[in-house]
Amino acid sequence: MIELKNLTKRFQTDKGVLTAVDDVSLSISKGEIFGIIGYSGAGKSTLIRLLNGLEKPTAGSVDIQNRKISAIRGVELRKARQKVSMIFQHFNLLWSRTVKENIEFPLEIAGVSKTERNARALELIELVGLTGRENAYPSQLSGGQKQRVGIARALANDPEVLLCDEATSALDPQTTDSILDLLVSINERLGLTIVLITHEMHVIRKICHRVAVMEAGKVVELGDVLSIFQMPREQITKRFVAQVTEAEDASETIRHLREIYPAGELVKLGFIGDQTEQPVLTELIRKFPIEVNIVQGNISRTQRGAYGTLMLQLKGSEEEIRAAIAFLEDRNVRTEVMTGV
Ligand SMILES: Nc1ncnc2c1ncn2[C@@H]1O[C@H](COP(=O)(O)OP(=O)(O)OP(=O)(O)O)[C@@H](O)[C@H]1O
Repeated sequence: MIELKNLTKRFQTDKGVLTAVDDVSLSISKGEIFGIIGYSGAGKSTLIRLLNGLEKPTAGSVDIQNRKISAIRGVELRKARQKVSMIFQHFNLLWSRTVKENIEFPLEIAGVSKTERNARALELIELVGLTGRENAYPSQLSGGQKQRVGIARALANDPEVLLCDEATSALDPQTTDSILDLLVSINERLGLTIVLITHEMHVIRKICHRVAVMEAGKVVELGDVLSIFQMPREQITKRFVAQVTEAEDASETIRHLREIYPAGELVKLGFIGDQTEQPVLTELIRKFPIEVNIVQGNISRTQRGAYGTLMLQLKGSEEEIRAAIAFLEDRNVRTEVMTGV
């Protein structure tokens, strides 16, 4: 659906040539929620501007539904851009227009009749949960409500792709959650492809199917959200994952746990996807004459299933403990004996 090939964007600056996007190739499937994460300056905004044709690449190409966004201009580009809409961190609403008028605005530009505009706007207002607020002005709305208007406006022309530029960064955590839930429900109900850029890993964890990590203009890691969270490869990805993971692996924490649970072994189990629902622990306890204590654990949900860790204290003979660990590994549960050194 979206195909980026060797996409590169360079800017001429006072300090010389700056490569904001550096040879990025990736494809995004229809109906996917694809996240792009990176720190400030990584090139995310430039990439998203290349996606909607606001910037032309220095090299490489952007294809959306077989239309070469990177090559078309004028009327053709304007038409294509109606199918690629966007929501913004600061909402970009028209302050002198009501909720309904804001949502009608792109329809006006597209030359839709007044009766049709009215019907479409009311339908969208209901979809984003703003019924009753049709005639309010943006200044009378909360941040979350403003973003709902932004979403409704973005959906007005039935886009194929919704680009989200740090769409929840200005919102509190609870409002962020409700906006992300709305995006997931729109993705599921309308089959809309969503590409979002963010610097917050919890946004990726909550709604994305796949994620690309950007650093200095390059995509340095790309994968399914579950596997990226379970097994990040690159240092920068590990740092992002650590944003949303308890500091349970810190050697201090382990040493502290060792003091509380001095006997036997402390073993960390890593679960992923369906495994979180399997009765592995029941089997473990039934099969081996060892004592199993739950020390700590957490399970996180993603759009691709759950993942999590569980720290156990296993007490018994060395041999039985070793056999128990082998059994877990045999069931594809990742295990790690925590030594804390
Ligand atoms: N029009 C431009 N002219 C010159 N340099 C630019 C231009 N646009 C972006 N840059 C530079 O390109 C690099 C990438 O910027 P970009 O805004 O894409 O990063 P980002 O990951 O979106 O960061 P942020 O979240 O801070 O916007 C930065 O070094 C930025 O200064």
